[in-house]
Amino acid sequence: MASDAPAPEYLLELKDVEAGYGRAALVLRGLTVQVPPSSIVCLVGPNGAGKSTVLKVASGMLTPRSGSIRVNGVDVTRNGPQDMIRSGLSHVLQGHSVFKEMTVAENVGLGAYTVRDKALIAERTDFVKTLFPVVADRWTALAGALSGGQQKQVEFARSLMVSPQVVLLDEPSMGLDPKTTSKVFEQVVRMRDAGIAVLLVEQNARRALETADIGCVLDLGKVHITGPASELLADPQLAELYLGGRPAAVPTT
Ligand SMILES: Nc1ncnc2c1ncn2[C@@H]1O[C@H](COP(=O)(O)OP(=O)(O)OP(=O)(O)O)[C@@H](O)[C@H]1O
Repeated sequence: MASDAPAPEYLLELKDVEAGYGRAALVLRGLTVQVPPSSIVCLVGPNGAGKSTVLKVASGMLTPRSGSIRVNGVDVTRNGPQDMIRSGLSHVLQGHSVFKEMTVAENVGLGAYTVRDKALIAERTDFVKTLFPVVADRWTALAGALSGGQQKQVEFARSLMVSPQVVLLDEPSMGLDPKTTSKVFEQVVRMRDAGIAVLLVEQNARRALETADIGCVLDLGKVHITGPASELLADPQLAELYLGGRPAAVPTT
């Protein structure tokens, strides 16, 4: 489609979204989150604020009761999970989801089960092997033989096989030690630098904001504050309320 229209400002935009589970009270109460191209946007906030629910709505697992979802300017509000993938979204769920009895290659290949074009699958395979060297190095190994951080990279690689524009990452540091968490966040930055926007949910708010470009503080199903992640990190009141204390002094050397 040839068009002179300017590219949309946001790759993913959830606007005034209300959503909840069954007949229970609303979890998201008029939430707006915007993900610009080539950015990492991080959602932080207390337990139960609705962070994972935002990702479920964005990936089509939960249909919003009102509000809209746009991907690259196209309204996809009522899309189910398969159509959301076709729209350009990929979701890496919370916890560990590799199949341990299968090889790394088989796990990554599963991400392409909706892709019919063999040349495209080969191209994507090369892409993820370059982006995540551990995936290339351990290609024929059983996924269960990899460390937790390496398995997370296999999950990232699998999510990129559908050529998403935006990846939704739910708590990628869960269960990982601080050193491994740093390595996983390095991979998130690599995804961003490869042109894939990231919407990240994290309990480890400070660490996530150190990685992200934009932070959104969620509470009671609404975004209360949004802005450059570095500014949120430097805000003493925010640090006290949501980041477990005042910012640590930054070493001068
Ligand atoms: N499948 C579900 N069915 C019913 N209620 C749910 C379901 N999943 C989540 N909830 C409820 O929705 C609210 C928000 O949950 P959500 O997991 O989105 O919060 P969160 O901010 O990601 O929390 P956490 O940081 O603890 O993971 C909670 O009250 C939770 O109990």
